[in-house]
Amino acid sequence: MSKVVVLTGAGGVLCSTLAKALAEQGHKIAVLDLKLEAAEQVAKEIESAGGTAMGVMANVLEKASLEDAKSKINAAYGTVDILVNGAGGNHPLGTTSNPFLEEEDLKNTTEGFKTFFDLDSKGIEFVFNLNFIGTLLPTQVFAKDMIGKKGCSVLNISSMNAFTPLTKIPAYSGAKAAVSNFTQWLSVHFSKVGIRVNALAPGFFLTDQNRTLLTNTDGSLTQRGQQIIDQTPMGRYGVPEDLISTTLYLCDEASSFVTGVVIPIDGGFSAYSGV
Ligand SMILES: NC(=O)c1ccc[n+]([C@@H]2O[C@H](COP(=O)([O-])OP(=O)(O)OC[C@H]3O[C@@H](n4cnc5c(N)ncnc54)[C@H](O)[C@@H]3O)[C@@H](O)[C@H]2O)c1
Ligand SMILES: O=C(O)[C@@H](O)[C@@H](O)[C@H](O)[C@H](O)CO
Repeated sequence: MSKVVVLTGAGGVLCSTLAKALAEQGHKIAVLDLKLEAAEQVAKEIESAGGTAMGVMANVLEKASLEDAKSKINAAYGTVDILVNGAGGNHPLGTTSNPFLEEEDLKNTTEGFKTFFDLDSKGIEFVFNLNFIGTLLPTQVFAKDMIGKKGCSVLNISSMNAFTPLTKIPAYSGAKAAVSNFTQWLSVHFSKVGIRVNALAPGFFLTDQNRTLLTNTDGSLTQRGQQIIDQTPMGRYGVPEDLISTTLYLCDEASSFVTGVVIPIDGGFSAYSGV
């Protein structure tokens, strides 16, 4: 059955792939992004492939902007059935320079060098808000449409760092832990109104939000990038297509008794102790 699917951050690498895969199922797709041009481009590609899609500008941190997007979607396609909360990511402002604090770090005067003590609360706030509030607000706006309908669900995007924090990125780790926790909380809260709530926990996929952590300017892997490959039993980064089948499953009636789960898609990263 054709559904109305809203994906936030769908101008980006991972969720544009998910938007296209959901379009291939015959669903009507609302491609939301802060960058209108990116959203419109993805919608155009879906339409050229024979699907139905509209690109809409929406800031996941502003309720008014989301309400405005919702009016456009409702007018074009009717009420929403599925929400994929894809907008999110890390930011250098919530990142320490080194994985471990050493005493001499406190004397390091190199421009831009940041220890835990230098982290700016504004940077931490930005990352927390983008990932957590940016999941909560769109759910408040779009899940209202789902009440009283059958086959509706919300899919959040968590991360590896929600299970065990990754070095250097306390804000992003904490924010994604909050997303996983919220997924469980909301699945219980919505259980009586028939809205399922689940999450993907992707492993490591090379995209814009982590490019500077994983690759040097010449495209070679950073030490951290190599360490990730070494800690991934399957020995590679994920490609966006790795996320498709789990997304289709969680957004489909095939998973009608599945709610509150966070599924790792990580080549074994979260199962591996490194020994
Ligand atoms: N790439 C990975 O390895 C990885 C791993 C685990 C989880 N994730 C998560 O997957 C999701 C998709 O990220 P991606 O890797 O495709 O990154 P991406 O940077 O390619 O895409 C993110 C998109 O979100 C949009 N966006 C940013 N702020 C926004 C806002 N305020 N309102 C609306 N849209 C906004 C950006 O414009 C961008 O198009 C994110 O939640 C990210 O945290 C990524
Ligand atoms: O090295 C890192 O911290 C990054 O690559 C992460 O942002 C990563 O992409 C994921 O979020 C982990 O699941």
